[in-house]
Amino acid sequence: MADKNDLFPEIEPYDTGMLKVSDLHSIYYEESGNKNGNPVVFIHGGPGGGTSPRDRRFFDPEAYRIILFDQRGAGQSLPAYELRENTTWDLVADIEKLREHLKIDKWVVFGGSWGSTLGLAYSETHPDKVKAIILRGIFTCRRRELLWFYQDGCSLIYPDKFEAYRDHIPEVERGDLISAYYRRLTGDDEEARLSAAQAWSTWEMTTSRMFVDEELVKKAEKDTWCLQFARIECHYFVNGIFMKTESQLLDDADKLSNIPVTIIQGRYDVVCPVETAWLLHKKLPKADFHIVQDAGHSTKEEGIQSQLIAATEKYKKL
Ligand SMILES: CNCC(=O)c1nnc(C(C)(C)C)o1
Repeated sequence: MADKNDLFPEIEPYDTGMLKVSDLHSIYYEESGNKNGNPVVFIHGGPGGGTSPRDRRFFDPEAYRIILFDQRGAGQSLPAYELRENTTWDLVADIEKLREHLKIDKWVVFGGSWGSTLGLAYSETHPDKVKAIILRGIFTCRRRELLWFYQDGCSLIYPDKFEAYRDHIPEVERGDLISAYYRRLTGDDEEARLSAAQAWSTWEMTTSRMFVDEELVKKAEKDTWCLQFARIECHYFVNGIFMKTESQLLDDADKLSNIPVTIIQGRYDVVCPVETAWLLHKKLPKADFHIVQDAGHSTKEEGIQSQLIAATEKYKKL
């Protein structure tokens, strides 16, 4: 086992593929670790953030059959940043298609930020397919959560960084920044789309760690990545992530009451503040709940990384 707070060594997939999930979309997936191990599905953030090789390293490769996939329009999935036929419930159905394609009966679900959102939506829809759930940086996309980060709240903690995000939008449109960005991210002007995507993504990448991580910020300058991240995030948010009510994921959390759950949350997570993790914990009192006192949002925070690995070690023999 790796030291408590060290990632497992770098590994390469033993299998990769593209799974056709609709007339329009094919999703990239990969398997690494132990072919006969305990299956775990890694659900990436954003939405639109895609997976990275580092994501394989939260899991003991001798114990786990590690499955990563890029959600519709994200990462290596095609077509890139496509918004048609792209809803939370399409992604939930895709996870089931992938499970069946890989001939897996039940698996551990692991997700952070939007990955916690989609992990909750999937597990609440298919609780019988879930062995255990590991969630980090809890995000249920209630209006209050979206307004905090994209309109007025986090701006009080990062007024210096918020300025560039806000000032990308003309003053007359600043009353609803998410909608203003959405108009630009889905408009016909390619330059306007890209510059809006860079401004949106830079705001999020700059605030994801307690100390600014220049590697994350550089990600926001990558054309395809920032278009995937910003367009898909904004598309989901303007549509209330396609929920019936804004508190649906918290309201339905009791469907998970018989599943082992670990909740890991940074005290100084300014992207997805602690309140939502606290509300989820109140709905799932049997869940292991860890507030990491010296961490922000990112899995790159040492305390978050350490708790995530402790959780995967805890569930590896299920
Ligand atoms: C509101 N979105 C937060 C989120 O899901 C997220 N933040 N960073 C990421 C990446 C690690 C995928 C860049 O995802």
